[in-house]
Amino acid sequence: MEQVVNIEPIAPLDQAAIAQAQQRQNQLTKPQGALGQLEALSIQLAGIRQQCPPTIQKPIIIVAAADHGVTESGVSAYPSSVTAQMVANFLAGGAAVSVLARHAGAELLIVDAGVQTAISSSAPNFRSEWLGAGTKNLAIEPVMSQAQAQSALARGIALAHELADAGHDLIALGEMGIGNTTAAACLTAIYCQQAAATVTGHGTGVQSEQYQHKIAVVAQAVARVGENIDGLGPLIEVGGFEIGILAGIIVGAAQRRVAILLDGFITTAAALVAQALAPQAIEYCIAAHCGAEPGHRIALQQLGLRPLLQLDLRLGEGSGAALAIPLLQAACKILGEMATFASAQVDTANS
Ligand SMILES: O=C(O)c1ccc[n+]([C@@H]2O[C@H](COP(=O)([O-])O)[C@@H](O)[C@H]2O)c1
Ligand SMILES: Cc1cc2nc[nH]c2cc1C
Repeated sequence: MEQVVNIEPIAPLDQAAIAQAQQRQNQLTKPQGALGQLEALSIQLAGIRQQCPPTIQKPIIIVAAADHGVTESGVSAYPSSVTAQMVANFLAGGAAVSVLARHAGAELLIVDAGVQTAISSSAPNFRSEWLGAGTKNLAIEPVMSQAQAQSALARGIALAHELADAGHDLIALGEMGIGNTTAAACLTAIYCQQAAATVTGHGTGVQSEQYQHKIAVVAQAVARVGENIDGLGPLIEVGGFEIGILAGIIVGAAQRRVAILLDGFITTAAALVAQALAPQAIEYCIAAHCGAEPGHRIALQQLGLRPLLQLDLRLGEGSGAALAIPLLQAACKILGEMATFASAQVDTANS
């Protein structure tokens, strides 16, 4: 597959800021390493933002929504009409992520990447990046054209650049799309070379025979894709419009040194797509949590990311990412505000 989207280079994390953050962590009034993952997180954020101590002052959560043709194969516990209905709920402020975004003090932007009937809204936090009336059925055929996949990626990159230019220092990712755990399972099976049964979960709640059927659909799609795993191949074959836009946002944010906070299984699958296109983008990613879908843990391993939270979430929407925003801010504040052994006159470790 010819590589079509022009991907600007991504700089490595800033080593000077990382060294400074590491050194400061070691001087803070605590036994070395005692703040666990928060220490590594603050150091990563320093490297991302080229700043020691780093700050997260203008976080934004993006929820990309789209429909999936595979729902006609009976792989979800809910009808695809719920995708558009939940977008209305996000815009009205009543969804879980709406509450959690307010709790975290984060902006919330809802993006229509390809809901069956295009969303029409003049809400300031709504944005249409509509790529089509849902994807085709991945059980049968490639779900989108190459042009749609390129457009998804390019729109995501452009959106991330725009948000970086507007001063956002953290982009948290969320999604909404009935059927998208099937797409995410296919992508995870492909990129992580795992059996369908290993990476396919219950999604919104499919059980017993319907769950076995979902596994068979994933296995069939992965077999159909075969070796077409370069570049945009997997996205074209099984991806979703929202997954393509999310992959683009990851690449675009990394290009602008904006931290990326992944949410659940689907946003993590989008990171697998981004990794295949621009591996360095993953250095800019933080995994908010590891949820209940079995493929989520496997995709995180492939990305080399250690999740911050383990709450058995399986909602999506960016809910887990929203919950982790205050943790990121806490990690930054610890680095910036804690006293050092010298400043607080506390004795250091016995040598
Ligand atoms: O983020 C997750 O890990 C996650 C796990 C299970 C379900 N979801 C959400 O549920 C929807 C997809 O589930 P399904 O069963 O329709 O494939 C979609 O809107 C996701 O946001 C999300
Ligand atoms: C109600 C509902 C809310 C959701 N939020 C994300 N995925 C969802 C799926 C359903 C079914």
